[in-house]
Amino acid sequence: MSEALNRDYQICEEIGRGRFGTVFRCFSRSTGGSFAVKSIVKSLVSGDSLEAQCLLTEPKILHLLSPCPHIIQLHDLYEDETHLHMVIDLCSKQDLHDLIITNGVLSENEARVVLTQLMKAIAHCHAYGVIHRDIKPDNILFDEGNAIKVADFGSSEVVMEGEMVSGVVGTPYYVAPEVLLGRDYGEKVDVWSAGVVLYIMLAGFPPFYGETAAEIFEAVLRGNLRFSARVFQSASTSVKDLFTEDAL
Ligand SMILES: Nc1ncnc2c1ncn2[C@@H]1O[C@H](COP(=O)(O)OP(=O)(O)OP(=O)(O)O)[C@@H](O)[C@H]1O
Repeated sequence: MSEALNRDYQICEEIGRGRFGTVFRCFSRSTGGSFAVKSIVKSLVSGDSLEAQCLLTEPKILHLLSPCPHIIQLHDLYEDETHLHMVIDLCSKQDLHDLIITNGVLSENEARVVLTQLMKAIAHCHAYGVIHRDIKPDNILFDEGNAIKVADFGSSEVVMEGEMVSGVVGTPYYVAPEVLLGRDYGEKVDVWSAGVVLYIMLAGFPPFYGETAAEIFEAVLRGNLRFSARVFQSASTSVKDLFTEDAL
């Protein structure tokens, strides 16, 4: 562990592991506040790979965004020879994906609370020219008060107002059709992904399904949205309208 990190924070138990590092609970020696520290092993990320770029992108973007109650905040960043340590908001171990797996689908009211907070987070990013590009339940964490915190800005891009970007980035179920078509695209791709998240919260399965990535992409491009009676019979007209162009 970095000396500076140990000077400023007391590192406690491990709370999770990702591909490139470990997340620990920690508390500030000066304020006593609790945080999470994500310690990334630099050697696990090869030189100029896409992953290395993602690692550098995340702290850069978090630094750029002003605090928002629904976006994970970077409080401190430390680097030593072997690790990059990001001190971030402490959340519960269970993300939205885990929550749906464990507890089943959300009620329309519960989904509305999550979606409202998610849209506030996305609007905040867009106001700073940040396109998240990987909005999905696994990247939606909860703080101790059960408010959501959008995490994982490794795939994000910063743009000037109205500027478009390119590149197939994201996760198959959630990716917008314009990304798959290889066109230039803008911030609206995050709104598409938020719509997919809403559908999954209510249905428990994705709106565009396939066994392979290629099949999922075909389903996304077809854009054939079904509201099975079993799942959506008690859904309000307004939530169904949110998914369809007719509501625009
Ligand atoms: N801010 C946080 N507060 C509490 N727990 C966290 C926090 N961030 C991550 N975790 C926990 O640590 C685990 C690893 O997180 P990390 O961000 O390193 O990897 P990941 O995004 O889950 O996976 P990968 O990087 O391999 O795709 C998560 O699954 C979660 O359980």
